[in-house]
Amino acid sequence: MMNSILKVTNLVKRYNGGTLALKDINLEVKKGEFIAVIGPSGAGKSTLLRSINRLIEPTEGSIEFLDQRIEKANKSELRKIRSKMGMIFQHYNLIYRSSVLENVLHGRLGYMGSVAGVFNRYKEEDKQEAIMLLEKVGLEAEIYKRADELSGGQKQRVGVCRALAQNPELILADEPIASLDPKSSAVVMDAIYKNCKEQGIACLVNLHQVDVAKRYATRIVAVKAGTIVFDGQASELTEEMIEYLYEGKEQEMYESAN
Ligand SMILES: Nc1ncnc2c1ncn2[C@@H]1O[C@H](COP(=O)(O)OP(=O)(O)OP(=O)(O)O)[C@@H](O)[C@H]1O
Repeated sequence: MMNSILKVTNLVKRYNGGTLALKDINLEVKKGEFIAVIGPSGAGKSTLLRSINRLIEPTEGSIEFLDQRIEKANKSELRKIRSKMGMIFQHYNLIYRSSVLENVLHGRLGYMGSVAGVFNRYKEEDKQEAIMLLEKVGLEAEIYKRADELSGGQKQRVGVCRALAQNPELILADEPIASLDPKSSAVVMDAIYKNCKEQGIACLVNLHQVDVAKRYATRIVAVKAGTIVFDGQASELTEEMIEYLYEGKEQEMYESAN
């Protein structure tokens, strides 16, 4: 695993109803790589991302992360592993009655003892770090607001800061801009990209829009019907491949679906 932080081997996911969502996925991610995962609706992008941190239980295959086997981890091992893996969700998953700052500090929970965690006894340096992250994404005026007072784009910037507060090696972003207008989408993608690059964090980001994927990612992984059909440089992604990928679902390429 030279330089590699994540190695997914022969990953298969079969849902209880019988749907074979992932067929035989092999994927290696190097430190600091920014990878867009594209593909039509139902291709298996979310299933892939969520299998990596076991929000979804993989059916077969192995997932190595920083030399640990995720698929074999018990609860406490998994908690430790997840502390190094930030997640950004389409619907933000914030705690809406809590403040923006508290939401970001939740990213630190994986590093705290359970008693300190229950009573929200965050260290002063964690607070300063969280405030710095919020300032960096332009939310300095929102720090003490309740999360439900924010716009969608602002909520997602809080989601980005929460993931960064974890000090992760890898960020999994599952359609982070699918609910946002183009302007907010650009702000959120810039925030994810810039911080990942600066801190050497690898990122796997699911995106519907091919143009956005090409703009940010150097490496693109394209998924169709549970299989990786392309894995290469953005510049190598041909029009033919894009056409094949979205066959019959062409309208999805540009719209923010869902
Ligand atoms: N909880 C579930 N139970 C059963 N089948 C599921 C479940 N979640 C997803 N699937 C099925 O697995 C396949 C892959 O779904 P997945 O959500 O991973 O695709 P996706 O590429 O992320 O799609 P989208 O872009 O629409 O989010 C689809 O056929 C979907 O219907």
